[in-house]
Amino acid sequence: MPSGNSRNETDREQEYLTTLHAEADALREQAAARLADAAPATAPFWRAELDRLAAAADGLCFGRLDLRDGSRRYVGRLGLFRDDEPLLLDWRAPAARPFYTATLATPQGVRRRRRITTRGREVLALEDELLDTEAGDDVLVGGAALLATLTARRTGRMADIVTTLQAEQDRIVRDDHPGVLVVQGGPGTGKTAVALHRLAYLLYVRPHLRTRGALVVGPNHVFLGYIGQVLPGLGEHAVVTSTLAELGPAVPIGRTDPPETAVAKGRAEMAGRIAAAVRSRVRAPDEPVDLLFEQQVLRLEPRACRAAIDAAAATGLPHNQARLVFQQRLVGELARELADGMENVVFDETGAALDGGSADGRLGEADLRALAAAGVVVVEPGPDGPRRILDDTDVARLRTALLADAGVGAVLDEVWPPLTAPEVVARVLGTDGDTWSAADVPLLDEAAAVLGERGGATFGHVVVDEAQELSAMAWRMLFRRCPTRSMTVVGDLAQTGDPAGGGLRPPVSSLPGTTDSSGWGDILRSHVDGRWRLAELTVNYRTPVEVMAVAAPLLAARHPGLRAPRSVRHAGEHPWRRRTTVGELPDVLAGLAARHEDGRLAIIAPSVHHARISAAVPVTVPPELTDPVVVLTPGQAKGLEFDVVLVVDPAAILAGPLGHNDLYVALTRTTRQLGILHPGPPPAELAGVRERTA
Ligand SMILES: Nc1ncnc2c1ncn2[C@@H]1O[C@H](COP(=O)(O)OP(=O)(O)OP(=O)(O)O)[C@@H](O)[C@H]1O
Repeated sequence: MPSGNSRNETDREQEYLTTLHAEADALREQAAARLADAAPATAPFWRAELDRLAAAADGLCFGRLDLRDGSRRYVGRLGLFRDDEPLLLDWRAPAARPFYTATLATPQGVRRRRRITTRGREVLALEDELLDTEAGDDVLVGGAALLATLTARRTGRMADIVTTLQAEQDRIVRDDHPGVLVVQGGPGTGKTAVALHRLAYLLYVRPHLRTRGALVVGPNHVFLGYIGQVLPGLGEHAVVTSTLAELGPAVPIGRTDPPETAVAKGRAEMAGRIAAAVRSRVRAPDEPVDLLFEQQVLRLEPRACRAAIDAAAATGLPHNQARLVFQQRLVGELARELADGMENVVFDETGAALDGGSADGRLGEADLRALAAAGVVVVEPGPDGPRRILDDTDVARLRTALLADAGVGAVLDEVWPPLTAPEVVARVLGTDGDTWSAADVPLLDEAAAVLGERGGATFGHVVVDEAQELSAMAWRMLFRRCPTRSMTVVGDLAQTGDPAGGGLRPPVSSLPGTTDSSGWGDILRSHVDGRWRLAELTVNYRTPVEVMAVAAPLLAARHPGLRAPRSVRHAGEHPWRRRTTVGELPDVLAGLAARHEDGRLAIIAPSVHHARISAAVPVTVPPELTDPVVVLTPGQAKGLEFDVVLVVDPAAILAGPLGHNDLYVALTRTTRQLGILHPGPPPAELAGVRERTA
């Protein structure tokens, strides 16, 4: 039903929308025809174009701006033109910006903002906001589209928010900061949504990013699946998504570290230890070493060895590449020694070399006397020294032969061994290197970088979600994937669940020129120095007022410097708690899950309860978010949201290494209803929640 507008208005918008779709259809047909005839090199372009047009088919146009000068702009998911006249503006175009940012106080030339709700090719509703106080009789409607989105049932997949992006979010989306932009904000403030829209925006305004590549890093596959539709929905199909572990060297992860081990492995000092471990494997011998090469003995002097090591180290190349420099240098030295030895050999008058039989083939005094006695005429060296018997090509061949010689190679490898990342890390950790943990991946990546092993792909822009979970070593790995240091980093230090992550650091105040009391400066300084900026989001679009009233005190207790985000709406329902025994828990949950019929329900419980809960409540493992019911740990629930959340055994959650943060995360996952089931008495933090007995 059209709201607040006459039937005629809706008909007019319907007509316009039909025109836009006809235009988009024509483009689609054109692209399909070009694809059919395309050479292999251009086919991907036309395929991408078809994907872009398909993504815009639903919600093609969602807004209109009427300007004070009498002109009109339509805003939608892509730009459409006829004879160079814009029919529809891409939401990312500068001219579309007032759709998100114009207000009564700063109307930016806008008289009316109209939101157009559509389904497929049909106009369903119009919602007008007048930003011109002198304008007369139209109806002022604000926020209905936003509220409708926020209260809609969850689907298990995040959707884009392009039609209802708010001004504080739009500022971040269009922020052109070239370095690292950190988006800090409490739960539900739209950090993830905003970061993804910013990436879509950057791909639009900096097309070269498409060739350099864009990457979104998330904590796990469930999360990546949850956000996976957003960018394709915005017409961006070429963005890579990955967990952190997948960015590093491919090793099977077969072990979980205890928290204190993970913390130790995540510290920046590990980089120094890895570099030192590699350096310590390069060692000149203390004594000369004799090498047997083609029946000749060559002497490797410690001094020559040290000179070759210094020359190789001075190149600044990674270990395995610098090793080749070392070998070339030393073998060059040995080849010269061999050649010199040969130049000192004397010749008889027929030109034959005379071998004195000594180790280096030279003739001693006694040899010469014996030869003279035997009547052999020895040709003396000329004024230019001994006659050269080896030219440059021969010496080069000699070097190659020396390098290929197993015996010579073994001695050189003693001095500067070739190394692999796993052996370096195993040595640093004092393990056998048979199995690896997730915390080992950044260490392996670090070692691979020091050694010069081929690194993973690099990207022109990287979005890092749940960035508070990253250790210092993980950050180092990530920055290696982003040489331009152009990143959108989103997170909330109060939600840190990994003890190796950023949330444990005491917040520091601040770099000159920034207002960082957030703690992010501490995390980023060593990577980007001053090239980062903090942006904050303050409005909670997910969690209703009633639920934040329960969650906010947890934040205040642990993070007094952080303010809980302000919820935009009431749910009209109060959170409740219910006491059970551990034994009853699965049946109680099964009963609640069976009665649940509207939207998505998440049971968030510490992992110790999962087996028994999953036996009573049928769920998919690993969790499938589009299922009506899922069972998750607080860590797995991070970044996700559900219509109804049941938090199980909060005391056990609180007992974890960062238990307060985990409970805060668990409590803030709901868009509507929150229930808490506690075996035994409730933790003091939740004692004030209304108790339900059945
Ligand atoms: N402007 C908006 N219009 C419509 N929905 C919005 C808007 N901003 C945020 N939302 C919705 O609010 C919810 C929370 O957003 P999002 O997951 O991005 O928040 P977050 O800050 O990353 O949360 P958390 O820190 O808890 O992971 C999502 O459903 C998102 O679509």
